[in-house]
Amino acid sequence: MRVVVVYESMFGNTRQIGQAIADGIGPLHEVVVIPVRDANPEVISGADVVVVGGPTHVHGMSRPASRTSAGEIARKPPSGVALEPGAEGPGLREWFARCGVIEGYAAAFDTRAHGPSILTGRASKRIHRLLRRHGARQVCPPESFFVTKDNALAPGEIDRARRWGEHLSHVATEPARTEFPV
Ligand SMILES: Cc1cc2nc3c(=O)[nH]c(=O)nc-3n(C[C@H](O)[C@H](O)[C@H](O)COP(=O)(O)O)c2cc1C
Repeated sequence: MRVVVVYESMFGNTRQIGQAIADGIGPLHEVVVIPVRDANPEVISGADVVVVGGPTHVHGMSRPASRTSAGEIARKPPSGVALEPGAEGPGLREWFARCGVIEGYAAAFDTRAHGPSILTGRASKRIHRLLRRHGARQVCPPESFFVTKDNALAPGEIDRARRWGEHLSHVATEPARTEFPV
């Protein structure tokens, strides 16, 4: 099975979660982890599963203005966070606008503050819908991974992401898959 994990990340947390998911999917499969800025349409072409994740900004997916705000936060000392390469460039919204049909299966994840999603919002809900709109069939419901108020990963989230990756690798290889409306 060929799996492509596409992530957007300002401060590195979503990148780390994407990598942990890939580790969980495991060595029996071919897994590529790629930042959204490098994820041209050829990268996902022919993938059996595309896993897409990004940070929750202003209750949903990032926008240019929210990425600018994140850049300002990072540059204001002592921020404690460093910007990922290309962080302020195009994000997942812009990627979806040019990625065309996604032929294989897909799963969505996000990072966000801990708490009920009715209060925090969650980018994965929208990512999930966009994946479906682009033709992908979902292998499981969208998942959130949590950061602290200082924008660090909450304890245990790397392990949880690895286990979610393991789960993905099992459900994606099962013959019967279901739709997961959100
Ligand atoms: C401009 C901005 C807006 C944010 N808005 C939300 C929000 O509405 N809900 C939430 O749970 N987290 C919010 N956050 C926290 C982000 O979800 C958190 O920074 C992100 O998950 C970290 O991932 P990253 O390191 O990959 O960028 C916001 C962060 C920034 C910078």
